[in-house]
Amino acid sequence: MSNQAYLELQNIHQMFGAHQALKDVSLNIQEGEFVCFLGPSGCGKTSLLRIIAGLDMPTSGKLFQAGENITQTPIKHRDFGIVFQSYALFPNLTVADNIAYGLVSKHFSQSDKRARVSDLLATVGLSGSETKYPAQLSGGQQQRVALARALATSPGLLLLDEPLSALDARVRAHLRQEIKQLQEKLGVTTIMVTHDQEEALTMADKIVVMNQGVIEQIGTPQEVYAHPNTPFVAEFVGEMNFIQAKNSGDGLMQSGTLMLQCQPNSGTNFGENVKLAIRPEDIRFNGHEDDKNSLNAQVLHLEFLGSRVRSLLQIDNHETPLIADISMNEMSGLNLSQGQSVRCQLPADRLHIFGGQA
Ligand SMILES: Nc1ncnc2c1ncn2[C@@H]1O[C@H](COP(=O)(O)OP(=O)(O)OP(=O)(O)O)[C@@H](O)[C@H]1O
Repeated sequence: MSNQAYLELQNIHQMFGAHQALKDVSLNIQEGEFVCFLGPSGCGKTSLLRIIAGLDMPTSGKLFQAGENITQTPIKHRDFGIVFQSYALFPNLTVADNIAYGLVSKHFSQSDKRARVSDLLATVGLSGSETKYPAQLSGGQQQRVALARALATSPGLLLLDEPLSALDARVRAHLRQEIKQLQEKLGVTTIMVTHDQEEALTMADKIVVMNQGVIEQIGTPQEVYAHPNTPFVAEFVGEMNFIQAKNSGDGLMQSGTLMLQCQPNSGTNFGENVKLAIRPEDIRFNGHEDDKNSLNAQVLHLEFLGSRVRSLLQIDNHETPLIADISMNEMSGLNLSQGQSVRCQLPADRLHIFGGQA
């Protein structure tokens, strides 16, 4: 199995003095995949990317690229292109010279170089910008040049270190889509570091969720969102309500005066104390009293969010209110208002269970 992976990380540890930034990280990345390292600040994602690039050596562990052990390979002999958060272009060089910078050592003739630069500029949608200087370009355009430069030598691996973080929201959303399309077209194996879950969900084939130096979950965006393995993943990717409960067996969970039915047998391996979780969009309204998991709630607050309304629901004497999102379409039939009592439902198949909670 491991010989199929384009990039293979085996038991990577990284120590900075006494601080362990990466703990036994193992990961396989297939050729052509777009993988996002996602996690909060300090979780170790940049440290891992730097090891893959050869900018840092791991304290221990091995790294293979295209079947070759590259753990000790110096940067200049590695096959990758990289884009950083800050554009990192040379301000005194033209766009063409910035892009051609990586081609110098590759023995390209002047005319080959010009043709390659012009191809790359067309690829990133900046044809005709050869003679401009970085300062004459917008942030988004500078990041496109940085991308063209990273791709100049047709590397086997493209590394993107928070490439969109410095851009404003509209440019970011646009460039997100463009990078994704370009990556699909070129088929280049790509790793992007981001702390932005929306970015990871929209761009990645596979998300690697990291927390405190370890991988919490690896999966497609759909898997990670719909089936989070841990409360951390559940909360970090998307939004989640949590409810402390006692496991009464047969999928029945008790929380205060509430008795919630989860999917049959789903609580078997979780022990007595559990954490239940439900996404705001999975809470239903207009239920009937005899529906399973149907309950009364008081609407504490309503917030208009464009295509949906976010409501804050107080359930009995539960400490934390639940957040429920209602589409505008559904809202028009509901006539909800602040302070009102409402019947809602926590569908059994939408309740996640996490075990071992104190
Ligand atoms: N060169 C270094 N020397 C000492 N500690 C470091 C070094 N580089 C990283 N660390 C520490 O290792 C941990 C992981 O850092 P890393 O930069 O990989 O996190 P990150 O997830 O990329 O966070 P951010 O998004 O803030 O960059 C942090 O606690 C950081 O302070």
